[in-house]
Formats: sequence, C-alpha cells, structure tokens
Amino acid sequence: MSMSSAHDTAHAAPPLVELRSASFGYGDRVVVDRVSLEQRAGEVVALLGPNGSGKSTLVKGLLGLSEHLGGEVLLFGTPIERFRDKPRIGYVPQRHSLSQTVRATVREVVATGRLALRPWWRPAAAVDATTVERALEAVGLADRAGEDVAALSGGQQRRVLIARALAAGPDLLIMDEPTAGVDAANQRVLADVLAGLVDTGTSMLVVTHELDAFRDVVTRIVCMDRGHVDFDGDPAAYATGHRSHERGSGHHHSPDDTREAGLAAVVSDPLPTREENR
Ligand SMILES: Nc1ncnc2c1ncn2[C@@H]1O[C@H](COP(=O)(O)OP(=O)(O)OP(=O)(O)O)[C@@H](O)[C@H]1O
Repeated sequence: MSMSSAHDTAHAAPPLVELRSASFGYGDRVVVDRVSLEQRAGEVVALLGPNGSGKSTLVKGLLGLSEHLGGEVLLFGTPIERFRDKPRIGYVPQRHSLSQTVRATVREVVATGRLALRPWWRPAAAVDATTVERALEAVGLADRAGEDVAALSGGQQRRVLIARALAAGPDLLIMDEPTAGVDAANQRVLADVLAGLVDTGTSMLVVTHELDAFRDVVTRIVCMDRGHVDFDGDPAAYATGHRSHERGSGHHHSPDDTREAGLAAVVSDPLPTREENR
C-alpha cells in the first residue's frame, strides 16, 4: 500500500509496521476491525478520522496497550508477540500536558527516555547525556533544560515528551494528537520541530485532528472511520476528494486521558505496560 519506491528494492528492509487484516480492541470488543496497512522507513503518516473511529486504539495496538484481537501485526518484520526491541518505537501519548505533580527538570524527564536502554544497575554514561542534549536541541528546549517542567507551557511540555521519546533513538516515532490543546503559535513551533525531525530521517505516525499544522511534513494520509481504513494515499489525493472526513469531528478528551498521560509521563519505560496504563 505504500507508494514508496523503496518497495522495489530487492533487499529492502521490512516495513516499520505491517498490519494484515489486524484487529484491536478492549476485552472482547473489536474497535479496529481487520485493518491492512504498512508504513515504510521515511514515511510520515497522518492518521485522521472522527472521534471514536479507532485511531488511538490502532496506535496503542502497536505498543501493546490495546489488545491484538486478530490478523497479523509485524513490527520491523517481527510478529508483535515476539517483538522485544521496544526502544525502536518512540511514543508520545495523547494528553494535554505533563502532570503538575511531576517534580523534575526538563532534562530529567527527557533522560527517563534512556532508562529502557540500559540495565537498572548501570549508571548513565556520557552517551546518555549527549543523546539527551541532542534531543533537547531537536525540540528547541536546550536553553530550558534546567527548569522545572511544571513551569513550561502546554506546548513546551509536549515538546519535552517528544524529546523524551527521541532520547531512546527510535526508528519510528508515534504521536497521538501532539497539537491538541496547543495554541496556534506553539502549533507552528511543533510543526517546525517535526519538520526538523523529518529532515534527519525520522519516520513518524501522527494521530491528529489538525492536519493543517503538519501539511508540509506529511507524506501519506490514512483515514479511519468506525474501525476501518477508508482512505490511504498521498496528501494531494486526499485534498482533492476526502476533506469531508475532517469536518464535524469535534474533539474531546475523556477524563482517562489525563490519568493515562500522568502515568506515561513518569514511568521509566518509554512504552508503558498494559498494567501501568490501566
Ligand atoms: N481503554 C478502553 N477500554 C474500552 N474501550 C475503549 C478504551 N479506549 C477507547 N475505547 C473505545 O474505543 C473506541 C475508539 O476509541 P479511540 O480512542 O481509539 O478513538 P479515536 O479515533 O482515537 O478518537 P479520538 O479522536 O476521540 O481520540 C471508542 O468507542 C472508545 O470508547
């Protein structure tokens, strides 16, 4: 389904993500119903669709945070059940901002993104510190590194979380509504940050209601409706015939989002386990 020509290369790397008639949900409730999709390295995919269409459930499925209820899910060519290389996927959860109860500096929060990469008994090394500084620079927060995260605006906190995900050096960055609740000026800053990441070759899967902010960086658009994919193509094709999906999809956050975000913000593993997510 990818339009990338990397497809044709005889020894091409496997797709970052491959869904073959995959279903995800909660308990026995199927939310994402037999979706087939693949994302290749270099692609920046925007995942669109009305509230409740299953976007978050799909990305959570890739992270083991919603249940895999059918079909096949491959991550970097490995079936998800056997996939152990979690740091290859960075995740920025859906949320407004960091919990006010997190008492830590910007640098400390970003540094937690490195924890999954080394055994608990090994202290942080120089490479950890440099990677953290580089991640802070990538999101334009190097000059705020020593500040308390609680002192930052919502948009800046979002960038802290992106930096935390980047600190693990992921091959794929998954973001759930990175611009939700962020004012227009900060949305532009975020879009610039993402454009910078694209320039350095980061592949992204971005759930969003605000496609405008990402119009210049997105290479592909996937639209969901009621658990199915009903558009998958390039932004030009989307613009000519599929704008209607965005209309009338007013956004709301459930009370659970805040709790989940608070937990995700403080856990040391960049991919919270299912238990932590409840
Ligand atoms: N933890 C959960 N347990 C049970 N059902 C859930 C859970 N999370 C989401 N759902 C249900 O799954 C359906 C799809 O929700 P999902 O969050 O995937 O949609 P979405 O497309 O991301 O919507 P939004 O744009 O509002 O974030 C909804 O009906 C929702 O109630």
